[in-house]
Amino acid sequence: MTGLLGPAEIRELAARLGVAPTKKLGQNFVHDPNTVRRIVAAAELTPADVALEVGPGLGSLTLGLLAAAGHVHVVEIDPTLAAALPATVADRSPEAAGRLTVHHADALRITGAELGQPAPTALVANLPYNVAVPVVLHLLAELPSLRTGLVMVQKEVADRLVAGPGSKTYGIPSVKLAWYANARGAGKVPPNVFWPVPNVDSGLVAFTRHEPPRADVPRKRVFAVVDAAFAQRRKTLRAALAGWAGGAARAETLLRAAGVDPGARGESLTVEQFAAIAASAPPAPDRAE
Ligand SMILES: C[S@@+](CC[C@H](N)C(=O)[O-])C[C@H]1O[C@@H](n2cnc3c(N)ncnc32)[C@H](O)[C@@H]1O
Repeated sequence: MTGLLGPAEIRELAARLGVAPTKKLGQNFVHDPNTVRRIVAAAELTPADVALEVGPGLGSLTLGLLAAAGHVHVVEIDPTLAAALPATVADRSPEAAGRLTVHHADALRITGAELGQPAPTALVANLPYNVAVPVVLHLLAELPSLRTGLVMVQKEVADRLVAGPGSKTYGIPSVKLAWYANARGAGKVPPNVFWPVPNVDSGLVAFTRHEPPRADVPRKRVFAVVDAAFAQRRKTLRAALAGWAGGAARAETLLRAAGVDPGARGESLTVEQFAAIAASAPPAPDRAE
């Protein structure tokens, strides 16, 4: 993997472009080639893969991805960074320039049609931390072609994404990601690999898509149950789902029909159990779908 950007190159590139990293856009750039190699290795890409990178920034990870995947799509919201990337790649990895597609867009809104062909198979990204979870969930919903992922997020968020039922960190992100994929932690990353240095540790999360646990219940209906159950985390499901079900008695009936203890809490339920609860209730116009 040649042409990767080190600390001097990152600063020089930023200075030349007049880029002052902003917190608002989660701009912490990786200036450590070993971390880029580690992320690319953990992503297990082959030349048959089409990588999707959200937030390429100055291009640190993009250059590593181009060395491993057949094609790379990047989605960058910052117009200066999006405009500068093709020249960086042409300069440092000229043979890869034709395998890169740059989209100046918001990853929270981009559609599969906008990304176009070739369809992405692997999400590999050092995500903007303030929108990391919604970006992952949006892309999994929007892009059925996405089979695998390796994302760097705030360590605390990584722990939540991979948590299982019964764990203190298990919550909405854990259940929703489990709807789409099997996720596992893939290691911790220290703050000093970034410029500017963030005040949190980072973590890597790897995931592999699976079939949804239930084909007969719409995802949105399951996610509405999950949101309601965790909105009042300390309450029993009977109480927490009262608003969703149209009363505590009705919630109790639906929970029993789903084979779930009404006295349990959301934090102990698997994604399959949330789906069973959603399946026990017919869609109602007054219920958020
Ligand atoms: C943590 S930096 C990662 C930069 C680069 N990949 C690296 O590792 O050095 C996050 C990047 O995401 C971009 N970004 C922030 N919000 C975004 C959004 N909603 N859609 C697309 N890109 C976004 C930022 O401008 C920034 O370039």
